[in-house]
Amino acid sequence: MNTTIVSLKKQLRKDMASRLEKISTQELSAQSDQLFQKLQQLESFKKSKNVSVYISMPTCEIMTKNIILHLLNSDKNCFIPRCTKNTMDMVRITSVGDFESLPLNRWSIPEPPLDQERENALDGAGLDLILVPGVAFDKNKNRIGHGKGYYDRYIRKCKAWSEENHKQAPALVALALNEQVVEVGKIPLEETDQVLDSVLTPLEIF
Ligand SMILES: Nc1nc2c(c(=O)[nH]1)N(C=O)[C@@H](CNc1ccc(C(=O)N[C@@H](CCC(=O)O)C(=O)O)cc1)CN2
Ligand SMILES: Nc1ncnc2c1ncn2[C@@H]1O[C@H](COP(=O)(O)OP(=O)(O)OP(=O)(O)O)[C@@H](O)[C@H]1O
Repeated sequence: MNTTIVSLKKQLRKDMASRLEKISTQELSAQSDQLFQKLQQLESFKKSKNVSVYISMPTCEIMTKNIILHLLNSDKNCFIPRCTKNTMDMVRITSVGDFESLPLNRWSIPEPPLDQERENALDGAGLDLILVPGVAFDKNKNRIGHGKGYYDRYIRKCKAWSEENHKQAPALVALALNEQVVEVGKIPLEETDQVLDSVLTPLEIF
């Protein structure tokens, strides 16, 4: 493991946390509404059937509640993360009641318990679109997350699955607050970091 990159990543997460904690709930909510409008105009969203979306943490991410409610009330299928210590899967939620009754995991994110029987996206038709969370993003579509490597590993798994099943790999669209976009070069990169297809912010798409 490259210790320099690891400590640079740690520092960037710290810098971002202090930048993001200054954003008010009202501002978070306004940016999330704007982004939801943009998302609905995106071709990869319009044509998607099986969509993976994260359930947002309260203070530092684009809020996804409206996206999730929209998916649950449409003919699209909604899949959310379920984590073990080192791996993540995307499992289906089927209704607003189901979504609202999910217990909180150790990061206080709603998540289905591991012993609950759930449709796993990769046991079925796969995913068309993954809405990716993160801490910071750049114009080259690089991403840094919270440091567990869950999305990097899951995206690799999806790419392998798609090849084996002769399907197109899911579109990788990150959802970012305006304040989460940093200059190219600021995000320390490792071999295992997966490049996104698109980054969606309330102000721009790149
Ligand atoms: N909303 C949301 N859900 C998600 C993710 C995410 O980034 N956002 N994940 C994406 O992988 C997975 C969970 N991964 C997580 C990994 C670490 C921490 C976390 O808070 N870790 C440290 C703080 C790290 C930091 O400074 O950023 C902690 O435990 O205190 C939270 C979620 C699946 N679900
Ligand atoms: N495909 C992989 N196989 C093995 N290790 C990996 C893989 N992808 C990432 N890792 C390792 O996981 C650790 C955390 O990765 P990284 O710092 O990129 O997480 P992150 O993208 O910020 O987190 P997350 O995806 O959970 O939001 C790193 O040590 C990285 O080398």
